[in-house]
Formats: sequence, C-alpha cells, structure tokens
Amino acid sequence: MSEISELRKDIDTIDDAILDLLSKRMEIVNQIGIIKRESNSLIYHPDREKEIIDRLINRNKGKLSASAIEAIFLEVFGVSRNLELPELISYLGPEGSFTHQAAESRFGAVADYISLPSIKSIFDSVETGRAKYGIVPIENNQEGMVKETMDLLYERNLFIISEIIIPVNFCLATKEQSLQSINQIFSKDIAFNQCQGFLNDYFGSKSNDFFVQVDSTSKAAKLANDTKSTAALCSHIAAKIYGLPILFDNIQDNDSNQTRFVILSKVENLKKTGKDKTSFAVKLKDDHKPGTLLKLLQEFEEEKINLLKIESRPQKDTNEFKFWFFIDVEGNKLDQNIEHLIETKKEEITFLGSYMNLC
Ligand SMILES: C=C(O[C@@H]1C=C(C(=O)O)C=C[C@H]1O)C(=O)O
Repeated sequence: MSEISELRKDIDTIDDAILDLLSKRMEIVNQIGIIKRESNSLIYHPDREKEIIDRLINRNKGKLSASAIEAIFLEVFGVSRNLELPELISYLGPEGSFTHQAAESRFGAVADYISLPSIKSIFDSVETGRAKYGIVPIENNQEGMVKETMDLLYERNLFIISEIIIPVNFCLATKEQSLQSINQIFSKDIAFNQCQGFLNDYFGSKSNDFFVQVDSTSKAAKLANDTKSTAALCSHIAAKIYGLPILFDNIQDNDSNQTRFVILSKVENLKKTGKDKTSFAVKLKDDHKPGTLLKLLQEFEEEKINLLKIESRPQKDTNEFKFWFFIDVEGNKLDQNIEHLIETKKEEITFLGSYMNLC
C-alpha cells in the first residue's frame, strides 16, 4: 500500500472518532434543547459560544489557526442550534451582501436564512416573530452610524443581543483570465468609491461607461457571471455565491474599513461577560431648560458609567426641531450602577440591549 493510502487510513480512523464525539455532543445538545424548550428560554447564547471558542483557541497547541478553530466550531454551533430548534435568521440582503457575510460569520453556513430588502423589513420580521433574529448594519468606521437602524431601534421594541464586526474587503472577480479581456466592471457606487486607487492604477484610461453602477455588489457578481468579458467589484461572499474566481483581493483604498452589525431579538439576552456594552435611547424630559443634557451626563459620572458613544437623531414624531440621543456605555444592565440608572431615569432612558463589546 502506498504511503498516502496508509496515511488516509489514519485519517479515516480519526474521522470516525470525530463523528462519534460529535454525535455524543449532539446528544447533550439535544438534552439542553429539551430543557430550553420546556422553559421557553433562548436557544442562541452568543456569550457561551464565544467562551467555548476562546477556551479552545487558548488550549490549542496544534496546527489549526485561531480563525480555523472559530470557523469549524461556528458550524458545529449552527448544527447544534438547528437540532435544538431550527430558527430563522433574517438579514439585509440581497444574498451576498456584507450583512449576509456578517450573518454567516456568526451563525455558520447551515443556519436557516432569509434575505430581506430593507432594514425596516428586518425589524418587521423579528417583531412579528417570522424570524427569530435579524441582522442589520449599525455603523461603518469610515462613514459613521446607519441612521435608519438607529431610528428603528428607537421606534420599535427590539433588543440588540450581540454585535458582529467585519472588515469591508472588496475583490475584483471575473471569469476572464486577464485584465485585458475585461470590457466592463459592475459594482455599487460605494464600492467604486472605496476602490478608487486600484481602479485608477489598473483602469485609469477607461471611459465612464466601462464602470457600470448596479444596486448591490452581489448583483454585480451575478451580472459578471452571466456576461462575457466583464468583472465585478464585490464582497468575497458574493464572488463565492456566483462561483466567480477572484482575480485581485483586498483592493479597497483603506484597509481599516470595518462595518459593525447588530443582532436583533424580541427578547433581551442578559449575561455578563466582563467586557460588555449597553445601548440606550434617551429622550430628555426637560429639554427646554438649559443644562438638561449636562445633568443627565453627570448622573452617568456619579454612577461611574463610562460613555462610549453619543449621537443625536431628530425626533420624527413632532413638528418641532427636537432630538433624542443614541448612547453606548461600558457595562451590562446586570451591573448595579446601570440597572440603577435605568430605574431612576425610566421616563427618559429606553434600554436597547447589553451585549459583549467587540470594538
Ligand atoms: C448547546 C447550547 O445551545 C447553543 C449551542 C451551543 C453549542 O453548540 O455549544 C452553545 C450555545 C448556544 O448558542 C447551550 O446553550 O449550551
């Protein structure tokens, strides 16, 4: 028998052991699922999943990288959750969008997903119970906060239970073998803007009709797949979905471009992790008096609550020019000082969620 066949026999034995252990794991997951269903409690526990991944990465002495461990176990968790109770996850589409990439990076490839066309439709799907969780973008570190998400968090009754941060990386994907055979590039306006340097270097001499604007980078990938002699500036996941080979990767001008997404749920999911963040919507009561905001912020100081973010948004339910504030602070609602602040200021402060701070 050749050396490879010998080695493959070893792999088969290991795979058998992995499968047996995974089956044992699923037996236990199944028992946890029964308890959760009986007590009507949440299936998804991002804090617990993060704890397992961190522990395994610390324990690891072998050849697997931290990201490989994370990817493998996120799929295991996805399968586990499906066994406990299949739950639908809605994300801002279309398929292949960065929100889809964020969703898969957290819930794995096996989860049940539904792609919806607007941020509002994601809020609707979770509110009506059609989806258990919804994933929407909330902030880009170059462009700032996503206003529609902030406004809907203020208007609706949903909680943020977790955040996901992913780098915004674009690639040039095409079925063509060389740049010379590309006659058109499809993409979305922001992708064209964020890859200016690359486009100038490689396609600086092309006329405007060489660059074709479409609604989304995944539509661009689909078009590039369907049309000869074209390419798409798109996300990795869009290229993957449409089976388009990546000719150039990471072609965005700014490598620190990251987008933050939040997972929305109808019920809050409180668990202290030691590195938490709490989001509030604040509508000041005595906003006609000077110093009202200052007084509120002094309360934060007195409670020793560290402010991470404050952004104002217009109050849309009035014809006056009034504002409410989106505030992130360090800590968890289970912390005494935050709980106390929410309780004493309940007429002004709406709790939007406590979750692990990944920023
Ligand atoms: C099994 C559980 O349910 C889910 C699946 C997990 C897993 O596969 O380890 C971990 C956390 C939960 O998202 C659990 O809560 O422990």
